Amino acid sequence: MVKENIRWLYQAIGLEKWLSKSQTIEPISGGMQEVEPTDSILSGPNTENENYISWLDEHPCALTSFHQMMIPAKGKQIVVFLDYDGTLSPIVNDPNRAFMSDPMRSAVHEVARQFPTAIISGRSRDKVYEFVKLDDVYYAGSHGMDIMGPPLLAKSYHDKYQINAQDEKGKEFTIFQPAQEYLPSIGKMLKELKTRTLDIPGALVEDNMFCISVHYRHVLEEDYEALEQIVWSVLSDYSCFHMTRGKKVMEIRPSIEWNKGDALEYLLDTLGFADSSNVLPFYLGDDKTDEDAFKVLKKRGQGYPIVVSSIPRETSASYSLRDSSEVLSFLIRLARWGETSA
Ligand SMILES: O=P(O)(O)OC[C@H]1O[C@H](O[C@H]2O[C@H](CO)[C@@H](O)[C@H](O)[C@H]2O)[C@H](O)[C@@H](O)[C@@H]1O
Repeated sequence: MVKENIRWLYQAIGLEKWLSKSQTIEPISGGMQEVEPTDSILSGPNTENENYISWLDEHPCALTSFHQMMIPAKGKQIVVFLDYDGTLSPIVNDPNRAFMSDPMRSAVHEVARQFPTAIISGRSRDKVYEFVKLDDVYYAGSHGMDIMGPPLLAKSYHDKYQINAQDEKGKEFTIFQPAQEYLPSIGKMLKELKTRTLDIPGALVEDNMFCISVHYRHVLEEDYEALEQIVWSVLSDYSCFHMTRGKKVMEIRPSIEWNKGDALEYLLDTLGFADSSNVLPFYLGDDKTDEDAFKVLKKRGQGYPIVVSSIPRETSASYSLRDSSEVLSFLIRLARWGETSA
């Protein structure tokens, strides 16, 4: 069955594409959007390719390096962490239509059959689940501030923010929400932002439960400043919040010391790998907020931080993949490795 699924996936993407340089899944809403770098761009337009190739020396392609990467994996417990937007789905015009392709869903499912797998996203946890629709992965929404993780044997981790729950099928899990007390303020900010941005054509305010995204992908350049002023003005009434930036988006977040890196640690701990030297975590992500998770892996001296980027950029990741199409190829390989090496 697994082999059949994997064969189907191979056919779906075409095995020969694995090593090709530029692969894209056509987004639902039209042509592939230009991906805005969230860190410094290291290249000028004429030297783009050359710079990308030399950047690859520092951040080798995880597909071409796959065999080498898997040598230390023998006998270790692999745990897979995945970002959603820009990683499992390509960046598209409309945030509500950032759908995951069926081959990607199957690949994530196959990976999750082999290894504990979690998706850590800036979206609300419910929204990510709506896109992914897989029950065998853990979900962390709101940049890690809303985690649905494994059931805990002992109530140990920040007790106050944690509850044990069951889904309709009786499956047990734990919900961890370290920013609970910020919810009333987030509700008010959301209303204010929605009302005050009504006059800015193209502005979109997205409710991500513990965070708010203010999108400007469709806002005229001449309105950028006005939109940003509104965000700063709303923020000025809420001292416990701050703004970070992503791809054509301003994100408002509670100022607590908790990010995607902490969510990764939380999930490793609750999966039973707190101090384990026997675990090999993979983290795949494309955005600035994923850097927090890359840094955690670097600090632990464990596993593989893999940045998804088609341009050279500053990153703490050790390996790279160009786009979500290469992510798909990588996940297929990883699942196959898990199946044959277990
Ligand atoms: O942590 P992630 O899963 O990567 O989520 C980060 C943000 O992703 C979404 O916005 C981005 O993707 C959209 C769809 O491709 C695109 O239209 C937008 O310009 C990007 O910024 C999501 O809508 C945000 O809420 C997430 O915080």
